[in-house]
Amino acid sequence: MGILDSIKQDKILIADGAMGTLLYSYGSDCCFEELNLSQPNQIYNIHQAYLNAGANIIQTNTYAANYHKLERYGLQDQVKEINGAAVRLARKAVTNHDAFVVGTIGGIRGIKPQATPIEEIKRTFREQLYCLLLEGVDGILLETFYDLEELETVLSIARKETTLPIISQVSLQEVGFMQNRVPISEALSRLEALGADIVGLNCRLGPYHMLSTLEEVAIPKHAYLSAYPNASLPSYVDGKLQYESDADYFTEAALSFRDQGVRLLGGCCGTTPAHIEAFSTALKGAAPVTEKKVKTRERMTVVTPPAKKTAPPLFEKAKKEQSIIVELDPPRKLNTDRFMQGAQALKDAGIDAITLADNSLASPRVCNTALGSIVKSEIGLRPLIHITCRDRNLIGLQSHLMGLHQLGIHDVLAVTGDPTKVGDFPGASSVYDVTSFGLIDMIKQFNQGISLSGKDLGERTSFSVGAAFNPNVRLIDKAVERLEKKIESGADYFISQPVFSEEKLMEVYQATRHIDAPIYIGIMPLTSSQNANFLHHEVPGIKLTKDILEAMGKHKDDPKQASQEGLTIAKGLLDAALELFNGIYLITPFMRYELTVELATYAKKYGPFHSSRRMHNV
Ligand SMILES: Cc1cc2nc3c(=O)[nH]c(=O)nc-3n(C[C@H](O)[C@H](O)[C@H](O)COP(=O)(O)OP(=O)(O)OC[C@H]3O[C@@H](n4cnc5c(N)ncnc54)[C@H](O)[C@@H]3O)c2cc1C
Ligand code: MET
Ligand SMILES: [Zn+2]
Repeated sequence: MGILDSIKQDKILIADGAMGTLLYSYGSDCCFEELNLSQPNQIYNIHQAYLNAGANIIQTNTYAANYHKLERYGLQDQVKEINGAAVRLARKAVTNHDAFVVGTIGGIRGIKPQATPIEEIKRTFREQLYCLLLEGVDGILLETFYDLEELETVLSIARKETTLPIISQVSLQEVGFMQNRVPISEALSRLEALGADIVGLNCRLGPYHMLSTLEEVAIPKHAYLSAYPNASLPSYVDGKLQYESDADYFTEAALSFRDQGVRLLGGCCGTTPAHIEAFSTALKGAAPVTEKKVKTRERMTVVTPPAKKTAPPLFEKAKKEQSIIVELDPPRKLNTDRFMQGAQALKDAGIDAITLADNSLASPRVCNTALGSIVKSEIGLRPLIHITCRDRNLIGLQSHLMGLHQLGIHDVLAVTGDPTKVGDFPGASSVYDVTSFGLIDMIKQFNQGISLSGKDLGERTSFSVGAAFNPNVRLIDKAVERLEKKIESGADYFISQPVFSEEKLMEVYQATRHIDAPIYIGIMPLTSSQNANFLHHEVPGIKLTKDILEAMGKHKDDPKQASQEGLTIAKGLLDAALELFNGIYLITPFMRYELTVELATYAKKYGPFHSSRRMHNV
């Protein structure tokens, strides 16, 4: 008799509980699947404990035994050995029990689905599936899938390869929904339609959230329902994840799962043989439910109000006429007097916005959003806030965007950010949950009133999103390709690294003239001969002309003259830039805002829309 025959006899089957968290709680902190080879007795004993607790179905210790996940431990070439040993251990364990063995395959994709291409998933899945099937299992358990596309793909493969029962389980994002707002009832129906024999939920949340979700799920016509809840929400104690161990709670939960039509009930993270015993005891002789009332979720058609009216975005101005923005970075020290004086002077010079870097060069500075907000309210100057993906994870980035919205700051520059290696804390972690592309996507989704996980934000944000453009590369076409990809992600305009030659300005102009999104072209005054040499020799991609290097070199020992020379050179570049670009991005070196104030004043006076410009050219 197989699993399905057994379930058909009006039975609720009991599955086993956690393997991974149990091993972890015993102190194992390694590749759990490798223990099939090195510690077979430990795995065998866990199987035995679950069987003795009343499990009718146990799963092989193969959750992450695929090429992709074993690679982290250098074990990618042992997929066959590890899966083979796992099946043999589970088989040996059920010898004297009336129980089945299912071969477990866990989902790979997490919060960043695009991080693992579907082709790689197919390859790695097939390999593990064949190993399990060849060794001889009674069914396949596909579990902990956050991404429905991934599960549908692997389920379709498995369905073609075997007639054995397939259990397909997704993980909840929140009550009723998977990641990306896919309703659970829809996900399970789709899995049923693809031929899964048992469909259900496992991991991430405990009985409470799973039961609330199952209230919205009808009993499938051609499949059975399963649930493998976690023991509880986890907590982090003394550097370890811990779960509540109240197995009595599972006794009550068992009957509620039965009432929701569940026919296969097991446990996931944090559960132990005690939890499974609670399930098994509570459901001894219990008849399954075949009909139930399904709660329909009130279909809230979310009508997100249109975004509140804000000042027209900067890039609209740069499309039509000259627009000058100036970078003035937050200080590394707590005193902000000079920064505020600079911001005031730049406002007086008539610039359109001040841009504030986000811990540039990966070193801590006063928070750019705090300073940007002060500049906005106290000086009345528009702040443009850089956001990197280095210092905040997906939670932090979203909370940051919501905060900017509250502050009425709508101009942002989305960059990946310099890695921590380059800064004052090379050992600090660089988060990079997303790169600039993902961040741009996320911000644009916020503008639709939807969070990254697809939740309704109740309001739309009004961000206009700038992106970085680095023209200081050998092949400008490659940089332009990247720029075009950022437009596809939703970038509204670009801000470039500084350019130091008229030839480069012309090259950028020619290579980007087909692009509608405005470019704010970077101009930075040189401050000394050393500064010029550093940029030329040490900053990747930046090359100064021989003339510029010589001109700066002449004033090696006279800082004042060198600074004047730097200004003259910047004005020459500005002349060329103003002929070609509406957007001008002036970069203030070393908080010397007098330099960018002078350049901004110059650009406004002699810009192409000023009548005196022609005279200046003469
Ligand atoms: C206007 C501007 C403002 C900036 N502000 C900040 C700031 O506030 N804080 C900060 O820490 N850094 C800042 N930077 C630095 C910036 O984050 C890095 O220089 C980054 O590598 C380039 O921009 P990005 O972050 O958008 O990278 P992306 O274009 O997102 O590139 C991400 C990754 O791809 C690589 N890459 C970049 N170009 C290419 C290419 N042509 N081909 C192949 N791979 C490529 C990069 O090395 C990087 O690993 C700024 C840069 C600019 C131009
Ligand atoms: N069933 C597997 C285990 O218990 C995977 C749980 S979900 C991460 O180890
Ligand atoms: Zn789990």
